[in-house]
Amino acid sequence: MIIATNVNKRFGRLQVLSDISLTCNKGQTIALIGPNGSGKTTLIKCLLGMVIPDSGFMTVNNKNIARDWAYREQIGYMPQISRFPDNMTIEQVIDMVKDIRSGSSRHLDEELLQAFDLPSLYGKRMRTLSGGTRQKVSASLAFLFNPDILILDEPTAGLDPLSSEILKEKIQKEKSKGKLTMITSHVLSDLDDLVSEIVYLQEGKLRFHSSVSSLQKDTGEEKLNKVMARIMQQNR
Ligand SMILES: Nc1ncnc2c1ncn2[C@@H]1O[C@H](COP(=O)(O)OP(=O)(O)OP(=O)(O)O)[C@@H](O)[C@H]1O
Repeated sequence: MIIATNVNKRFGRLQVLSDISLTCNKGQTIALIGPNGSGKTTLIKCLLGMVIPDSGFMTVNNKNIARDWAYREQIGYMPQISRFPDNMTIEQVIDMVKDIRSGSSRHLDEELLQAFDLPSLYGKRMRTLSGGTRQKVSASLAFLFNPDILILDEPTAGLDPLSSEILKEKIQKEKSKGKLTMITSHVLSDLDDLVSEIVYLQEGKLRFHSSVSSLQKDTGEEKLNKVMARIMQQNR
């Protein structure tokens, strides 16, 4: 579904992605993890066409994304920090995005909007919202067009425990429909019971891509933070 082949990216003298090759398939929920500055967001932005690799290429459903912008219709993206026009209300922002995507044949999925009870806040202006409410708007927009691929950059950051659970349940539900989800998070406990694969980046290099079950077996640990701690110790 998503294949990256020998992707390289440099910002000035800094090599941010080094020869990344990766295959992500339908029905997988993949955690993209690694230390701050390891290149996770840059890799996501390459996939979205927001950053152009210096070399290498990426395909989505067998099409090279460098030559086909239409593929982006298949992706729902929740950025790490979302920016909305300050003076617009939640309802205006949602209507605006619906308008922009009005040519799309995809049916609208308003389940998350409803689960977060956003319609009761529709009249509020974006600049007046709390950080968590902005995250809820951003998450609801990512799922709104029923995309085949979800890319969620730190989705639970700033969400209260109940909202975080609502979002996780939604991710699970979409996974069971065969969607591909990529999630970055530094809070590994948020990823327990959610992700099936781990992609670990360090200093722009892909250190490993493994299933959670094989990592659990190799380390003898159940919880992801313990699994990762073991791996870090072994590689010191
Ligand atoms: N547009 C840019 N121009 C210059 N340097 C950049 C740019 N975008 C990212 N970088 C640098 O690339 C490196 C990787 O950044 P990136 O945001 O991909 O890391 P990350 O793994 O997502 O980090 P975090 O966990 O902190 O979110 C960092 O050193 C960052 O400063």
